[in-house]
Amino acid sequence: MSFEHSKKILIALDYDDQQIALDFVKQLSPETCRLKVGKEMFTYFGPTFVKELIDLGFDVFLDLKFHDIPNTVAKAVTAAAKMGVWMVNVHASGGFEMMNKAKMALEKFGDKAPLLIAVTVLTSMDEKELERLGIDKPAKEQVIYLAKLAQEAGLDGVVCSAQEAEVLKSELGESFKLITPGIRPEGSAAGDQKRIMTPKQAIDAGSDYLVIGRPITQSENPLRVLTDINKSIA
Ligand SMILES: O=C(O)c1cc(=O)[nH]c(=O)n1[C@@H]1O[C@H](COP(=O)(O)O)[C@@H](O)[C@H]1O
Repeated sequence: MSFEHSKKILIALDYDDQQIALDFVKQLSPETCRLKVGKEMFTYFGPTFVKELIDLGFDVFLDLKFHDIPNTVAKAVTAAAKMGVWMVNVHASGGFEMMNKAKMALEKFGDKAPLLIAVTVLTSMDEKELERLGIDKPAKEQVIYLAKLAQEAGLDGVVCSAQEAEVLKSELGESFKLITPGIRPEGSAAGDQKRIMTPKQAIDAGSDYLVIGRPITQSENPLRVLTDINKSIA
């Protein structure tokens, strides 16, 4: 049986308790999902926690969304590569030079370099929120604009919502990876996410990887939810 569809799920480990996170992770298999460590867990538990997950055999997406001057970001992604993560991200709005310098800094790691991904427009944002930032265009247009910039800068893909996946696949090509949070199985609470889709809709639209947190981690039976999601996209 192929597990390739399962490895499309990146579980967002957003916990404030390392032991609870590890107890959950130990019920999982690196064959059936990948893991994402973001700002909360990294700030509490740091590289030691990330390395522990890697030692358990998991591919880890280090989601720290770097956004700083080019030199600082290049050094930060270098540190991520040394940690051995599978994927790391930066904000596309940090600019072309920042993204390009970060990509170049990873070249020395050869085939061990993590995938470098740019966040376009956060999935928690809608047009109203963009307008408040002074961006007077539909979210989809802004996502396409930033994704093209990320591709030009040599990045491996972008974080976007699944609502933009179809147009990005057709404009930027099959190999440019689309990582989509804002995934909500039918009937689950949207919370702070605005541009959402179900797991199946997201895969059908062309998402390469689905980032899913609370619908799994805050459910009464996380393993059951994960299995159901995997079945729905198999
Ligand atoms: O880069 C990300 O992973 C990310 C980008 C984005 O635009 N939206 C977004 O929700 N995320 C992350 O994806 C996860 C989504 O979690 P849930 O909303 O709980 O499924 C969180 O850990 C977010 O930090």
